Amino acid sequence: MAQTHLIVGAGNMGGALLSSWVGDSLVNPRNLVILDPKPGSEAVYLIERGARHIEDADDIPKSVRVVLLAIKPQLFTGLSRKLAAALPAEPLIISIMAGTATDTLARAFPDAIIVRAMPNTPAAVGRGITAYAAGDSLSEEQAKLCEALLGANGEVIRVADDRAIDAVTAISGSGPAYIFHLCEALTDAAMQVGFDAKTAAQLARATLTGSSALLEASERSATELREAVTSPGGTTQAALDVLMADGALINLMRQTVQAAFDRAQELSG
Ligand SMILES: NC(=O)C1=CN([C@@H]2O[C@H](COP(=O)(O)OP(=O)(O)OC[C@H]3O[C@@H](n4cnc5c(N)ncnc54)[C@H](OP(=O)(O)O)[C@@H]3O)[C@@H](O)[C@H]2O)C=CC1
Ligand SMILES: O=C(O)[C@@H]1CCC=N1
Repeated sequence: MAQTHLIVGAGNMGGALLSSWVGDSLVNPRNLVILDPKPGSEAVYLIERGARHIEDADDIPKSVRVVLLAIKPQLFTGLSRKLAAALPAEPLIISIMAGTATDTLARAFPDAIIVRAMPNTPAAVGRGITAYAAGDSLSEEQAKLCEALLGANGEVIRVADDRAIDAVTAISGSGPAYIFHLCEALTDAAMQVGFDAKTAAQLARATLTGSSALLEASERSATELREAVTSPGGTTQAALDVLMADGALINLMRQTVQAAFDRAQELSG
């Protein structure tokens, strides 16, 4: 069977994407080539089920049509020339590398159709959101293929351009880390009011996951759900008077997202 899909870098994100492709029967493991000297556990599972594992770009088969670039951006320059020489003509290249501009990718792969995409780690449990951007050369059929591959583990949206991808990176790409840090902060605060570490972590985690589930299940907005917790003159109001004083959290989140966006643009060069 022809090995048509190549993944370069099968770590956290690449592994999650691969698993969903196979899980959704979009790609048979026998059609997969995994280029990674030390692939992660999801990729190892697929290699055991027929995916081909290679450690060197020279071994890329000529049957490859779709390439997912999921290595760290810092590795790309060193690897790109070898990849370009090994890839067959006119591949469809989907890059999830943060801050690696379409222009950079197009210079490295002049005859390729380039798609930039930004997933996030909830993809690992089928709850990701991925944005992608591509130029006019992406055909309707190729766009459908991208949406199937990138939507296999959650929602998918198309955005206008590279700038929008950098902005998505700062919101949903890096965003899970902001939410996990909120969980760490709530755990810390629970310990401060007297709980042991285990109970504090359980209370914080259940609050985060329960609130997320409610947000998802409810038709009410986040604002309405917040208001439903808040009794006039009660405990929540006392807490929000701190969190919302002079837009405290809103300002901090704006600065947070701006820092991620600036870094994405800086990486783009
Ligand atoms: N993590 C996230 O939340 C998100 C990440 N991204 C992007 O995804 C990309 C990958 O990130 P992530 O999955 O977190 O990183 P990981 O480090 O988990 O995965 C990268 C993989 O590439 C492997 N690798 C290293 N050198 C090579 C090489 N020469 N050839 C092939 N593979 C190689 C690594 O192996 P080893 O471990 O041995 O170095 C690793 O398995 C990044 O560009 C990042 O910007 C995008 C959205 C979200
Ligand atoms: O931190 C990073 O650069 C990558 C991109 C989005 C999430 N992780």
